Amino acid sequence: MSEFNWKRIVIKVGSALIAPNKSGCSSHYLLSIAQFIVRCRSKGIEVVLVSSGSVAAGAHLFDDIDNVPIATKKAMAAAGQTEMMATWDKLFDFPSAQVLLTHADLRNRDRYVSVKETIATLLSNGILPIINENDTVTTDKLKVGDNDNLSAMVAAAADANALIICSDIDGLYDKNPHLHEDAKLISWVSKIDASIYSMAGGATSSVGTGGMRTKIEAAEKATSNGIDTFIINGFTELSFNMLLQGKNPGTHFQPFEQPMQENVHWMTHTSKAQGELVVEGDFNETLNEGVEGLTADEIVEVNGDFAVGDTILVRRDDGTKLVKAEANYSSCLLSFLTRHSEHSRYNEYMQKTGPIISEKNLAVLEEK
Ligand SMILES: Nc1ncnc2c1ncn2[C@@H]1O[C@H](COP(=O)(O)OP(=O)(O)O)[C@@H](O)[C@H]1O
Ligand SMILES: N[C@@H](CCC(=O)OP(=O)(O)O)C(=O)O
Repeated sequence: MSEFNWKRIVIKVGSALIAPNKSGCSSHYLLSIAQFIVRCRSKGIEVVLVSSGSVAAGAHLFDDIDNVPIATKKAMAAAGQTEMMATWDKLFDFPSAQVLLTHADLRNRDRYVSVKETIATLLSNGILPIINENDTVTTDKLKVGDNDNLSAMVAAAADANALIICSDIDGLYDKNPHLHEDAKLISWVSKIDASIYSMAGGATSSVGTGGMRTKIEAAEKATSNGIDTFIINGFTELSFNMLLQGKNPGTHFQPFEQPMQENVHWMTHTSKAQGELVVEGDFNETLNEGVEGLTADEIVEVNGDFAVGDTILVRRDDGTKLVKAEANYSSCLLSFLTRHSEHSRYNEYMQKTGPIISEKNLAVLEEK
């Protein structure tokens, strides 16, 4: 088999590889990952690293380790992040850069483009970006929540050809092998559907977040962007040697032959809806006229608290998701206008101000 023809890859490393047993960082498993990164770079493949492990690395500095409140986890992340970066840095003789992100940095288009540019600039200067979620400042509303999904968003932002998720297990099995002795490894996934999701269970180690489900979500995001995705066992050097020979050491998810357009992919998989409009009528016909077709009298509900420029979901009242788009009106103003849609002066106002949703990064979901 010939080598993979990659120009740029993202490698995601789980907590168990960095800080096994929550007793501080260890370079034991990182050596072969670092060697792989060095060999990729020497072949001209640019590498972005998404590294978990700040919470697990910082835990040993605290009195209580298990079942701690969120504030303590955030403090662990702050303390562990420096130790984690220092551990990686020792393994490379080229510079690395810390990039800490929250979902708020990715779901806003301008901030997302800024992150894209920073990653591209680091890479063109030979610097290894090491990315993690900024756990210390996140809240439920602001976070991605797991580094599997974060790594897929980063792979899209970095225009990567491949996403390699290094875990504590050989890949995706048809059921959790820690719980079922007869579980079988799935080496090739051509399409991610409900049957693939049904195989995934949660994390069973004390340091992992999300288990297999978030890895499949990440694979779905990445493959729809045309990115080759692998889940591999990061504990063993063999995985990396196989990848360098163009062989699959774990589970390989087939990328879409026709990836989504970049901004539509961002809207579908990275941006998160801050609110929603419930509409009635034939939305298919409505959109035939373009976004101008959506008028206030078709909106039966405005849900959530969103501002101009936030992403919103347009759906039917039976739950069918129609489109994700940028709101051109705040939820507050839109609620008022839809309640008064029979008044011609408000309709005139809306005609002057422009369509309810923007067509800039619009993503059509299940059906129009
Ligand atoms: N179908 C499955 N195949 C493989 N692992 C599974 C499956 N379902 C659940 N798991 C669990 O997911 C774990 C890997 O996820 P996680 O602990 O979050 O690791 P990481 O820290 O690498 O992200 C495995 O060790 C296993 O316990
Ligand atoms: N951002 C967190 C990692 C969250 C996470 O997804 O962990 P993992 O499942 O081990 O990849 C940290 O650095 O501890």
